[in-house]
Amino acid sequence: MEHKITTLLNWCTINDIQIDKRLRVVPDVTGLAVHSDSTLIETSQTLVKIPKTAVLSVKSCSASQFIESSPYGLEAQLALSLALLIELQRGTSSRWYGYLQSLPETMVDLPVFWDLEIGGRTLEDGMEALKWLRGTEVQKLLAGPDGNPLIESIRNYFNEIVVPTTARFSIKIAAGLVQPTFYQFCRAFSLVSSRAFLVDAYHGLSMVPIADAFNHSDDHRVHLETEYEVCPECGSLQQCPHDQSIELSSNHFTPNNSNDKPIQVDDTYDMVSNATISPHSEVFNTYGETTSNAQLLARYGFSLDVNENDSISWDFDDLINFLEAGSQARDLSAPLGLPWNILSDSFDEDIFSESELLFKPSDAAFCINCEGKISWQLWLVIVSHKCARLVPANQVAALSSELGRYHISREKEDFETDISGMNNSLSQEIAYTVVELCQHYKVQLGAGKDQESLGNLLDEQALSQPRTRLALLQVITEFSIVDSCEASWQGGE
Ligand SMILES: C[S@@+](CC[C@H](N)C(=O)[O-])C[C@H]1O[C@@H](n2cnc3c(N)ncnc32)[C@H](O)[C@@H]1O
Repeated sequence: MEHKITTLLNWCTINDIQIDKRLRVVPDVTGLAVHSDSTLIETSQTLVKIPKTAVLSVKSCSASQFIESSPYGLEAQLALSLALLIELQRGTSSRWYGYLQSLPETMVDLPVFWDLEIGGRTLEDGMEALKWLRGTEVQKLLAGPDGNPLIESIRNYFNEIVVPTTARFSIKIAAGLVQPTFYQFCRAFSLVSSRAFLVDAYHGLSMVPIADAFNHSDDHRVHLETEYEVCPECGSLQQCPHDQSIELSSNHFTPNNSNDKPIQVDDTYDMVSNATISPHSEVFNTYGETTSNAQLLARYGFSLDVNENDSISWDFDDLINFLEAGSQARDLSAPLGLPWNILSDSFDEDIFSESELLFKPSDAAFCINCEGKISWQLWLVIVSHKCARLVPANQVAALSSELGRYHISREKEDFETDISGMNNSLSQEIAYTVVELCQHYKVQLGAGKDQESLGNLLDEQALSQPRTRLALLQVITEFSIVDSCEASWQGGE
């Protein structure tokens, strides 16, 4: 690894990547890591400067005219995997060779590949782990955006795009390029999944040398800074010939107030310290301030011991199906009486700001957070569904708001609250539905085992079963989230 790091650092010098002298790129169990030397590093220091010309993207790769780029999502990951694969296949002929030779040689161990007989890992462990992942948040992430298994989308892209594209590229540009195997494409995909960054409107998802050597922590000390709004046609940060055809966004170039000329801004991708970094410590980045263990496991192949971003989520249709299954539906076309966007827009969620049972999520709407609190949106769907069966559609929003205020007065143990009327019985029904939802979720988790048995199973797992351990840890986390939610709503209303 030492030799690989030296080759990488030499390549960085040639490509103008500036690494602060107080940082060390060192070997690590998963490949590389970044540590500080004997000096304390202050906050707001630019520690790594990567010119965008050093970034490997669909736009910058040697097969750019053969690959259709995509701005984000799975399509972008697949396209970048193909760009990376071609550069890997080119070996020393690739202009990124010095960087590529430092990447992990085997596939990053992602759950999407756990049932494939590739990579020399024990298939038995993978199959066992996938069994435990059934019903978990991780399993939801193993479906592509179209709902089909992610592995099928990867295989289809390999057969339909990768094979013909590499053949065309080989005929026209790089004669003798060996046709890649599916395993090689999966390795490229695993590298993209676990290392790529969204660089800007031109490069999109890209491999960013050195930025991808930092490991993740929720107590991270560096973050990335980039000028995203560049010309999507040519990547220029300054005025360019495309400006006439593309409406400029405010960030496209920064007008100089004094003489109206654009300010020259370095077009680099920077790693900047956001806190002081102690001497002789590992320097961590963040792979997202809100990234849960399920997302870390699905995308990067690891999870944290404790992760405050863990949550359980539902999509709207699944939630409605659950609610409808337990009711005599009057009108299946309007299960909430009113369209969801009208209901949620008219609801004042701030009334729950100090609630012990509800919270305001930053992303997924219908969810339970790691403290077992339910999102106000999840609560509102349940409430509106109940209300829609009791009052005409035009009264659903008002009754939902009334129940929100009633809920809060009960939480605050306001003695003037009527605890015998309709609001009270509705609140009890709502609490009961939340409890049922938790129980319903648990039925699909952990192959019918309870939390204690799962804990015992985890203790029995040998270190030779790393995937099963990761999967069991995920199941146990989800169990404890749902258990704590169930317990608080059982005694909550
Ligand atoms: C962007 S790379 C970071 C550099 C990495 N050590 C390497 O050179 O392969 C992301 C990979 O690093 C590993 N990783 C990052 N943070 C980690 C952490 N906190 N715990 C365990 N593995 C981690 C995982 O294998 C992940 O897929």
